[in-house]
Amino acid sequence: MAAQKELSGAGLRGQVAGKTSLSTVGKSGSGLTYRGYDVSELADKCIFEEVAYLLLYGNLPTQSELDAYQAKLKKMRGLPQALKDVLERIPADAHPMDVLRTGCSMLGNLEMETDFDQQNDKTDRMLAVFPSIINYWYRFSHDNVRIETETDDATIGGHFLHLLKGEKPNELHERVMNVSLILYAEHEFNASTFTARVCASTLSDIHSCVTGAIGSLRGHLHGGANEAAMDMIEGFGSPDEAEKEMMAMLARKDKIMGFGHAIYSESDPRNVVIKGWSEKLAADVGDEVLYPVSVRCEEVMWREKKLFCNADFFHASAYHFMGIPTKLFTPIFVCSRLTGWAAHVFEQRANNRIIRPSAEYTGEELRPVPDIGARG
Ligand SMILES: CC(=O)SCCNC(=O)CCNC(=O)[C@H](O)C(C)(C)COP(=O)(O)OP(=O)(O)OC[C@H]1O[C@@H](n2cnc3c(N)ncnc32)[C@H](O)[C@@H]1OP(=O)(O)O
Ligand SMILES: O=C([O-])CC(=O)C(=O)O
Repeated sequence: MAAQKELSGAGLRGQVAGKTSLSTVGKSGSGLTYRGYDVSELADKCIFEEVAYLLLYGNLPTQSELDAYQAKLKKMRGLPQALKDVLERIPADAHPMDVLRTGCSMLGNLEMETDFDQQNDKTDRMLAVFPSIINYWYRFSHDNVRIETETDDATIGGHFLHLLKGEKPNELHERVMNVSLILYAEHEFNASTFTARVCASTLSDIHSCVTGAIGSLRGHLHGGANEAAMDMIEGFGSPDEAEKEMMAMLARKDKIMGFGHAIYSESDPRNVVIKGWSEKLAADVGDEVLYPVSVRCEEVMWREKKLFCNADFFHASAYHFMGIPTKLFTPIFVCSRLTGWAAHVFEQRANNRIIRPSAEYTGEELRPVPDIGARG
């Protein structure tokens, strides 16, 4: 049985801030479940669209429901011209998370949610079009091409890689994308999901909830850790060098990206899954540095600090082996976590009270406002 992490203090740690039937995180036993299903089993047996359907519609789809869902999503991959125009104006050195944030917000202007009855269709549209948004901008600003975003790829993961590279991905890469999107899909009251729920609690529209959540996911302490981990490990030329540098970072009390977790105490159940795929990809590309370096980092952090890899750490090498540019790592997380965010928005709306906690005041006692000449 996994030990529960002691939860107290700052960062609202340990406060129950609401109810959810969507997932359990760090509960004794199975670690991470989506609507009662273990995430490792979902990653083993499903494609991402099945998990998206589970989160957004409440149950795993039958074969005919899945076929219909995939067909629906495929038809929604096209970008409106006004959105393409906006994407073409964003510079190549913009942060891709800012591009997605703007893309989502612009979509909300063009295809506004005017009634909560539309929430599933609006979410499906975002699910289908986010890979188009990020890759249209990336290919236009970096390669100077205007890509056609309406591919016939069966899965969102395949569609993403197809747009990025201009050719259909191989089976291994499409499978890893499915696994990755499943692992990242949902995680209870993490910072970005909580952002979405706070926004939803004001009865705002779904695009506003998701736009805010993208902003929260961007930070290095949350989703941005996969990119930060990549920047770190690619600087290490060998496992021994990695060990030496990690020891120096620990001595300086640096935060090491891709390690530790606010809720899990012993391990992140997503790590073993993505690590296994990273190892397969390393063998596939003949890597003899990055994967062994990553393993040594894991060993050092556990030995020295009892800190374990979270979901982000081995995602870095896995994505890298598939030829994905580092700056697109966190946007892929968005393409997945959108399902969790939206499912939480639906749940909040179904039983809403505006989220408005209290603060402990630590400022000045009541005092008079001095005249302007008497200040300073
Ligand atoms: C998908 C995701 O979003 S997973 C999270 C991705 N984020 C990262 O990988 C960033 C690196 N990790 C961290 O910053 C943290 O572990 C977080 C943000 C994930 C969790 O933060 P917290 O819940 O505040 O951490 P926690 O209370 O477990 O920290 C305990 C101690 O370990 C240290 N610690 C935790 N993580 C790390 C780390 N990655 N590197 C070095 N030290 C760490 C803390 O500084 C703290 O030390 P202290 O007691 O001397 O102050
Ligand atoms: O739960 C958290 O705090 C962060 C995390 O792992 C996630 O959002 O996937």
